[in-house]
Amino acid sequence: MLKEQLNRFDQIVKDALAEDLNKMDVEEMGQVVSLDRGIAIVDGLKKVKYQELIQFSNGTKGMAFNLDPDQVGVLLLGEYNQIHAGEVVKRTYEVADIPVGRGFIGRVINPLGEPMDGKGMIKSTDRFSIEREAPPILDRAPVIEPLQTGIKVIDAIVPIGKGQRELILGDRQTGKTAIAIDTILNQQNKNVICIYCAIGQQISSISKTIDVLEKSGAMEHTILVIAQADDPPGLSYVAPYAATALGEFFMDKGEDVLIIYDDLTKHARSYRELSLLLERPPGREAYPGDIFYIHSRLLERSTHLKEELGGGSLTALPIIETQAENISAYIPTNLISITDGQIFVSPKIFNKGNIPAVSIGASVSRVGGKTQLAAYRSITSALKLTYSQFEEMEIFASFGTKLDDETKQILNRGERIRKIFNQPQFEPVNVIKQIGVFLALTEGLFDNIPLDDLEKAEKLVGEIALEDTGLNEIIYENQQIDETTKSDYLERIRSVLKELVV
Ligand SMILES: Nc1ncnc2c1ncn2[C@@H]1O[C@H](COP(=O)(O)OP(=O)(O)OP(=O)(O)O)[C@@H](O)[C@H]1O
Repeated sequence: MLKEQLNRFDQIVKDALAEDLNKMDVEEMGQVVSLDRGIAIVDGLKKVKYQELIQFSNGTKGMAFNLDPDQVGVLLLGEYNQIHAGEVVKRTYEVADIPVGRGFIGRVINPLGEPMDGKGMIKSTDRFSIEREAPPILDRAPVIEPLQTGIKVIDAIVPIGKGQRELILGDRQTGKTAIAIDTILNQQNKNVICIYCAIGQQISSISKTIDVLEKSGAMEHTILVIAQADDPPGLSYVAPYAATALGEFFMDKGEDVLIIYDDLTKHARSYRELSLLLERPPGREAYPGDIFYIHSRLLERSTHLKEELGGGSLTALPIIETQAENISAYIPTNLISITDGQIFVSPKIFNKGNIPAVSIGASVSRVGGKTQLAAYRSITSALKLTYSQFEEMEIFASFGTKLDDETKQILNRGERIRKIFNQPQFEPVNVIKQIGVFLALTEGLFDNIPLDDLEKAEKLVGEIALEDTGLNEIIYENQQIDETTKSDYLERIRSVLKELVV
């Protein structure tokens, strides 16, 4: 009897103590058990939540990432040289988030939203969790509005629409970043906010990009979110999610946003590094089993919202690097299956001097011609057909076969298309000029112009297209080009090109 009473008393005291401890938030303190590159294993944070921020004594923050029954694996999101085993850490009860606001436009920040450009504090209006749910299917509108890249071969053959996810993939140094930067340059005065998310890049290449954007004035509509190569892998891992949250702030306000992830190969590698450090089981190419999920949940957040929800859009251009053009490796196949198409840049084409080195046969837009202006759409099919016939016949012609007139004609036209697809870096071309030039090309007006004079002819035709009010009106109103406007326009070009024709 006495024993029973003592036990009950013991329990009451224990419960009261536990309640007091709860009130004192004792469980919010933990202790670092061990530290590895970018990961801290912490003991004692029993009630910590997934992705909650943890505060270390040197001010560095970490994100609870691996919730084991006894210990927590924390991703370090800052300087970790002064963190050591035994030190006490604190829960913050806040989930990892990023400050958002209009003040971020024109600024360079890290994935935590801290300025990196020395231009002072950034005024934020809200905070968005870095991981947000993708908009449900019923909130989405079809992708039908074009997002002009200003790169002729892309706008003509693989057009991109607002809200689309188009992968840019290719080997090293084949002009992948150049395509993304030119697309940003082409958004000037088009009310599209651009976010360039650099993941694991060397500071020298990031500073080159900043320089180009500043000199061209494109910084006025651009935000750079950067995680450098020597930053902890945790920062590289969160960078694209943070950049997307920033983009969603503008999309939710009904604005159009373009986001570039440069590149997701490095993102996957940093996730693999973290997972191996956390002793998660490795799968194919040593990537953890959920590698597909980290990219699909990121890219699902890009969309075109319904008119009732503001009609904003988030267009994503993720970049990945292939090795020896192997697009069937693990990460490329994953991303190809997640995105709405791909632009494949080939080193073989690059080395022949045909830059942008877009491989037309291996590039596709699964959204299709819906995203192209009606005037452009009517020209594209003829352009694509001639070009693919040309590529096939070029192989036969290289064997020295005797060619009939029709084949010669296709080869002649194809060479001109290829030449016009070439385009210098940092010089995006206005869509009216593009349509004007391709219309003349498909109508055979460039057929008798020597290849060396083609650049001059293209310039002349582009200027005429820009001045043609009839053509401009049709393009702005997204209509098909009618026969009268077309013949008037072509007549004007014929007379201008007369002196160049041989
Ligand atoms: N349209 C172009 N005209 C001329 N040069 C170009 C063009 N596009 C890219 N280049 C040049 O090709 C080189 C590689 O370009 P870029 O850095 O964009 O390639 P990348 O595939 O992103 O490289 P990395 O694999 O290092 O990320 C650069 O020197 C760039 O100046």
